[in-house]
Amino acid sequence: MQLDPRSLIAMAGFMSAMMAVVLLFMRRNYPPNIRGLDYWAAAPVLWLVSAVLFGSRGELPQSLTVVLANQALLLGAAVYYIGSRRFLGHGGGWALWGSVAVASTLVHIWLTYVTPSYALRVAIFSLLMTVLYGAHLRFLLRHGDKGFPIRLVQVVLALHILVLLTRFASVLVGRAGSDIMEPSPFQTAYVGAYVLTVLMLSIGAILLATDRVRTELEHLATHDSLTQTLNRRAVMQLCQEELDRARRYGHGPSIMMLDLDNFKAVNDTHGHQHGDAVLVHFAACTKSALRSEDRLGRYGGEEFLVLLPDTDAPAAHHVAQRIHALLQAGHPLDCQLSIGVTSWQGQTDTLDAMLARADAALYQAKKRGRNQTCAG
Ligand SMILES: Nc1nc2c(ncn2[C@@H]2O[C@H](COP(=O)(O)OP(=O)(O)OP(=O)(O)O)[C@@H](O)[C@H]2O)c(=O)[nH]1
Repeated sequence: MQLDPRSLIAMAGFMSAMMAVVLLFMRRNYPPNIRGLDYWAAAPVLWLVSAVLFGSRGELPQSLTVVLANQALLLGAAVYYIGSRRFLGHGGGWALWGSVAVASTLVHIWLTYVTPSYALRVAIFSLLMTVLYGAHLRFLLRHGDKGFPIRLVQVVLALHILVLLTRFASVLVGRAGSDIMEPSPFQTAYVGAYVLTVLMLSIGAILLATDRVRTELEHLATHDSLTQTLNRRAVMQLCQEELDRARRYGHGPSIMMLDLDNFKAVNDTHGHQHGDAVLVHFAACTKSALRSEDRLGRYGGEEFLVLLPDTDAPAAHHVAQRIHALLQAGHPLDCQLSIGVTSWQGQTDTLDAMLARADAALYQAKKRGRNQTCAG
């Protein structure tokens, strides 16, 4: 099969249309907090317009098939970049790329009607797209994570920058050709790379959004929505995994059960909303008293569980004292709490046994007058 530029441009149009449908569907159905999807969906729509206009060269006026076609392509890339910025929680981007698009339109009008030059048009357009993709790549390298979808988009952008620079170099050595529709191997390779880029950038956007939804669902399934601590199932699972590890390596964790004192009175006196705010404050304070590998989970109501991996009894007691102190710092939402703490007792110890000891120690702390820690 002979892949001439016109067939490849038709293919780019077809792929853009397919990708636009998928991304528009995602934009409609994904949670609105997945930002950037509307821009990512608009990009293939613009690329579709661009492909239709490029493909109509010879049948429609040059204002459409050259000037507008190139601008739609450039604008699609700019809109895609703004989508990435929104997705990663950044604003801006419009002023710069709006001016670039306007400048590029004027240059294209000039080089099409006033002093026609295909080579100069190719050179300027390649440079503008290089700058645009370069800014996008730099942004993703600075602000993106190391996950596969971000890496994919980065690689696609980097490869396309190479293609654009090669195209720019071809102008310098006088081998730009005289029209994009020339069935030369070079034009075919350029348009082919463009088709792949359109496809892979859209796939990148789909993977990024899907991965974000998966992460958010995972968070919802494992965290308490009020305090953003782990929920009971998640913290229990981590405790069990820690005990399995302890059996293998011989170093065990400590577990603390924390219960806010007289919390019913807090609710009854100041209202349920104030009670909620106290719980949120308590969770934030407690987290700040813990190391990054420690885990805080809501065991139920106003009762919480802390897992302290590889921690002996004196160290656990020290952490408990730090929590008591942090919650007596004079903040309006400060509260008092009782803590039952227990440490791993060796190979035969189980999670159920540890929880029972922590619970009994907590009961002791309540019985002895609250606002203190007891060990079990
Ligand atoms: N505001 C708020 N209150 C909650 C939440 N979950 C549980 N509670 C309240 O926590 C209170 C717990 O009361 P109790 O079990 O009697 O314990 P207490 O008043 O803290 O007394 P001691 O534990 O003996 O010190 C109840 O009034 C629950 O309604 C919540 O998510 N938000």
